[in-house]
Amino acid sequence: MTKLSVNINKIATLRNSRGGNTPNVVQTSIDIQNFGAEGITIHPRPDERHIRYQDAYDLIPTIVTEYNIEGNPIKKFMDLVLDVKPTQVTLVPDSIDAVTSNAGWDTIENQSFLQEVISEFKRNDIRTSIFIDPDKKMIENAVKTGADRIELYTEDFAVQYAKGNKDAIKPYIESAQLAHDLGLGVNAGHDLSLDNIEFFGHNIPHLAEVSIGHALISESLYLGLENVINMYLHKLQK
Ligand SMILES: CC(=O)[C@@H](O)[C@H](O)COP(=O)(O)O
Ligand SMILES: NCC(=O)COP(=O)(O)O
Repeated sequence: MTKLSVNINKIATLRNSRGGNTPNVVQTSIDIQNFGAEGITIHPRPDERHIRYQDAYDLIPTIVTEYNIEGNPIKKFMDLVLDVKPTQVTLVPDSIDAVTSNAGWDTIENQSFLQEVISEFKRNDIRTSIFIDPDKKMIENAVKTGADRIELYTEDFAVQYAKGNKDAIKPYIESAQLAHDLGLGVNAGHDLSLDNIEFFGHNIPHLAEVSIGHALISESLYLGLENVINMYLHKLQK
């Protein structure tokens, strides 16, 4: 069974847009797990535009499932993760000003750097995953970094699938199988949604976990709107 880890960055985006504490990130994390999600993902960025470093600490006592922290392993991020000790750290090669993640690691060029940071996390009993494109060479070299898992970067699949190109799943199937054969666990994420998750999940072998945020929170707004509008109308009835 593939685990669903919900990325709550967008809850923090909404909170930060007004100051204050609505919606409450900690309470949302508790509720998301009560509703059945099997993990909470956060991706703090250096500018703290959504999840703040303090949120990573505040969430610790609320997470009874799996805690996944994603980000570029700059010193500030490494110190945070080593202090919080989540279930899993997912390393993502984000540039400092990236709007969102837009590439996987080059596991050849960054091999010794990744080996170094991964061994530090593993010494601290934190499972490690690296964000990666569905590319045979990158996966073969991912093994040499010592990572426990890869996270397949699924944006290209999502874009192509939306255009009707179902063949776009092929490199992901091959990559997942290769990673498994080489002893790596397989996660996936980025732009997965209610539209594409069934097809993706049914086709990808050995898929341990998906992390989903942007679409899932957007869909929750849409699917909740009718209910909430009716609740307001009810309360306004004289
Ligand atoms: C690695 C990945 O694909 C997600 O973590 C994504 O980058 C979420 O980050 P944002 O919420 O900042 O877009
Ligand atoms: N690792 C991917 C993630 O956490 C969420 O990505 P998205 O669903 O916000 O694109």
